[in-house]
Amino acid sequence: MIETEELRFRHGDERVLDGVNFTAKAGEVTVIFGRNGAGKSTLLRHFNGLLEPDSGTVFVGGDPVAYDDDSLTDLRRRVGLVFQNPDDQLVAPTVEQDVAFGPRNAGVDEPERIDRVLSEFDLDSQTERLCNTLSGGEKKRVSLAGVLAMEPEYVLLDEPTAGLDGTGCRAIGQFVESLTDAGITPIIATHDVGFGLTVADTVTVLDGGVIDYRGDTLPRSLADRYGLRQYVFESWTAPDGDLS
Ligand SMILES: Nc1ncnc2c1ncn2[C@@H]1O[C@H](COP(=O)(O)OP(=O)(O)OP(=O)(O)O)[C@@H](O)[C@H]1O
Repeated sequence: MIETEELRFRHGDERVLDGVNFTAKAGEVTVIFGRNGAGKSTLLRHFNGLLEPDSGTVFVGGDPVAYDDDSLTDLRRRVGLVFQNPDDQLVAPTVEQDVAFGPRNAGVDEPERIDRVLSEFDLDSQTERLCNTLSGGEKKRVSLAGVLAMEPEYVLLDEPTAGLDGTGCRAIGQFVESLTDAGITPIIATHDVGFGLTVADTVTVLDGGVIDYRGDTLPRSLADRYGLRQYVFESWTAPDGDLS
């Protein structure tokens, strides 16, 4: 379980999190919705210690997060964060080096683990590719593989469907399912109501610096009130039939 108690955090003068009480149960898919700038990424970054609260506490597996170097190294092995933009995540020149980077840094020498993860993400034939030559969707697969190579207990996904086509979005849905099947707990920040409600066991909404809503789904009236993207172009409907 990942929880926060009265979590408060400012970026400069801006109070972004203002007493967040959040819970993500182990084994469940928890989705965090919220409008642009609501603080979803800021909240996720507290779960693996990338940010330290101004006040309040983050608990992982029941224990309060500690911020000394050893504790943070251990925390980041247990809690993997997949950034919205893969370019913020990829650190090594080639695909294989990137996927192996985290485990090597953590002193894990298990080439078979890297081979297995590369194969799971269908990257076996791309191992020598330079990351900066990959498409956005391919970069996303490499960044997911790099996080999974750490064998985490929790995976935090920040806007995982951003920039992906329909096939890519469906693949992310399957990926989320595969995480729970493997006993890994996903926590997802997204604007994408269709995706979020499809994968969520628990839905939360971050608004006004607090968790303003929690439930097993999100009524449309609330999605609308929270300004979530699904309903912006509601008058548009796809034409039926063959237009060729
Ligand atoms: N490093 C930073 N320095 C200063 N302000 C920041 C920083 N990161 C985020 N902010 C500000 O904090 C607020 C919350 O940002 P955050 O990225 O957490 O929101 P979000 O809900 O993830 O937004 P989006 O949906 O647009 O990605 C925003 O007003 C943003 O401008």
